[in-house]
Amino acid sequence: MQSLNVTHLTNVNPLPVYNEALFESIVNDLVTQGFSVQHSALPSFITDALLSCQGAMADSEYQKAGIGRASSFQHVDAIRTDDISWITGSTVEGEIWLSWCEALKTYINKTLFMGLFSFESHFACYDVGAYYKRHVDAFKGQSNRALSLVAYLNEQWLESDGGELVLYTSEDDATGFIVRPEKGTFVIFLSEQFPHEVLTSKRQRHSVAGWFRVNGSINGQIDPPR
Ligand SMILES: O=C(O)CCC(=O)C(=O)O
Ligand SMILES: [Fe+2]
Repeated sequence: MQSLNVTHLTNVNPLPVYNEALFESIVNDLVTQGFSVQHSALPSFITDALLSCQGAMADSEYQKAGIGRASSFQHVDAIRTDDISWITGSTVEGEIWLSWCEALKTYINKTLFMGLFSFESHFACYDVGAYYKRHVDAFKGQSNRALSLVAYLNEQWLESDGGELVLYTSEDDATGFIVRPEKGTFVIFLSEQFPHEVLTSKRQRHSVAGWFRVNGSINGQIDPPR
């Protein structure tokens, strides 16, 4: 089979090459359970693009992650201790990722009428000992984040490496679904409905987290962060 030449994929939005069966499976899961865990399912050209982008990044391109948006932003080590770097699409690889997410957004809007308007995402690095305590990505009526997406980039992640995502199905759920952050695995869930946490990582852990947002334009300010 001819290999995919990434140069052909630049400046193409939405990306024409995507696996509709995968999008369909995500949508079916969202309809039936509000979340989708896809093991080893991220198309390899996306995983490779993200890995090459992440591998080329200097430590200085990461910043300490915080909680809250805009004026309420703060660093709280008791809650999360990962480092992040926002993906702007300024590299070919970043653009490939954003194009794939744009195609997924279009598919979800076409099938579920969610009115997703924009997408934002960042690389995250959890150093040894890092975690992100139980939280929701959006509080009802206070955020325009509608759908969360997390994709993992770690080869051969062992149970002893810790760092699992635990996705709880409700406020009362204390057990949750455990997801190992293995390369190619990704998770999508309704941002307001699923509390989740990242257990303490015992190995450096790389991922990309992203959010599909509905249009929160207000007072002539186009879709401000909230
Ligand atoms: O990396 C993960 O598994 C989840 C990260 C997360 O919950 C977040 O960044 O909001
Ligand atoms: Fe989260």
